[in-house]
Amino acid sequence: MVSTPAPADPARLHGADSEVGRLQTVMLHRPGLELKRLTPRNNDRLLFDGVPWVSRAQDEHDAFAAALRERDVEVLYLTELLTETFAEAEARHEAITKALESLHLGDTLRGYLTGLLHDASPEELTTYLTAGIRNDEVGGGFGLVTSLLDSHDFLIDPLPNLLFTRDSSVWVRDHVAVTSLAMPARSRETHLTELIYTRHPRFVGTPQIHGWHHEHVEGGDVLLLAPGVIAVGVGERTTPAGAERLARQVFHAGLAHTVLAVPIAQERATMHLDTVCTMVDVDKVVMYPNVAHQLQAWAVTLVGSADTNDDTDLELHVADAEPFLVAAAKAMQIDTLHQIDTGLDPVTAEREQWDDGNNTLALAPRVAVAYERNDETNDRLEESGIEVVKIAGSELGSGRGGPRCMSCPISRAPLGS
Ligand SMILES: NC(=[NH2+])NCCC[C@H](N)C(=O)O
Repeated sequence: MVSTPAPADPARLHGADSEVGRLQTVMLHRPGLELKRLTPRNNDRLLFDGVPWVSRAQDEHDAFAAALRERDVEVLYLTELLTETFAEAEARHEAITKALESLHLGDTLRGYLTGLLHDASPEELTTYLTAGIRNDEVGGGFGLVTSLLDSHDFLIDPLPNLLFTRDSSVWVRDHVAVTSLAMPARSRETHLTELIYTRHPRFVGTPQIHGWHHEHVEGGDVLLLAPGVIAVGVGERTTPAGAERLARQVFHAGLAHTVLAVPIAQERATMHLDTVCTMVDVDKVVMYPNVAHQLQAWAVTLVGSADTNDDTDLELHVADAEPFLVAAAKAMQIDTLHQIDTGLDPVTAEREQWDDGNNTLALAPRVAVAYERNDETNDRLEESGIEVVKIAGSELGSGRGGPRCMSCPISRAPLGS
């Protein structure tokens, strides 16, 4: 049964102006059938470092959601929002057209799949679009393409990285930025988040910035350091041009006064800024010690007025690079942005960074969710006065993401005005 979407509630305010204001509403994705698509042949392409035990991953994820609910966080599930969005015929049509645009289908198969998806219920459509469809699963559309493709080839790719809801959208104050994902295995995710934010009754009318048609920016690279100050990692995923576009868009919409572009190594282990640095208090970050002293930042600010027709008309000022913590403190107008010194030896630090020890999700200032396995990082956080809410992640972690990656904060109590 499709639950009838709640009517739009104009009084319900969404948005976040920091990483640490009390978390009120979050979007998660409970891992499902799409993870069962991972095999040793496709896991690299689909950006997983192994083949997870799906039912255990679901248990771990349910415990994560329960830990959030226990602290009064409203948990929304991406697939439920999507199914509710599909109550509307136009939304279904848009999603189906986009999913079948791929040039590897051919007209015969595309025609068949169009019919199949249009006949599907909203729940089934959600499953098709998230878990994908394999060549051996279709009972029609036979022709040259189905005959020549391997039976295991996907006609619609599964989206196992939906688990990492952080990356496909980011709230900046009351606006939502639909991002533009860099890896082909993930690009379709943002079609779904865009649809939710555009058409789900809960979000209709939410002002949007960026979008999948823009230069690459991934949510894991975006840190709301303080109201008006945004750090953007630039590396394997977010491009320099993506950081510039985001700066233009947030300045144009009056959402920030400074964007710090922070180069990070273009490697799998540090694919996003939040794999090496997350905030645990209004003036404290936990940072991977092996890079902490090397991170630099270029502060981007607006010259003149934001009152132009288009963000492309804005003039930007780019300051000389400075150490990240120095540039951040200046922009945040605080004396010091403290780095919690995990003081780990480089090997332990490298192991715990790989297992997302630095990827914490703040529930409020000084309260953060972390994977339990990173004993030493967690001990240091606790010694520094941070309450660590520990969750299991042996299976969830095989996609290389921790509590921050697995959550998209939709509402946090504001820190600024
Ligand atoms: N915000 C994050 N660090 N997300 C982690 C994403 C992991 C995912 N497997 C990818 O490679 O894209």
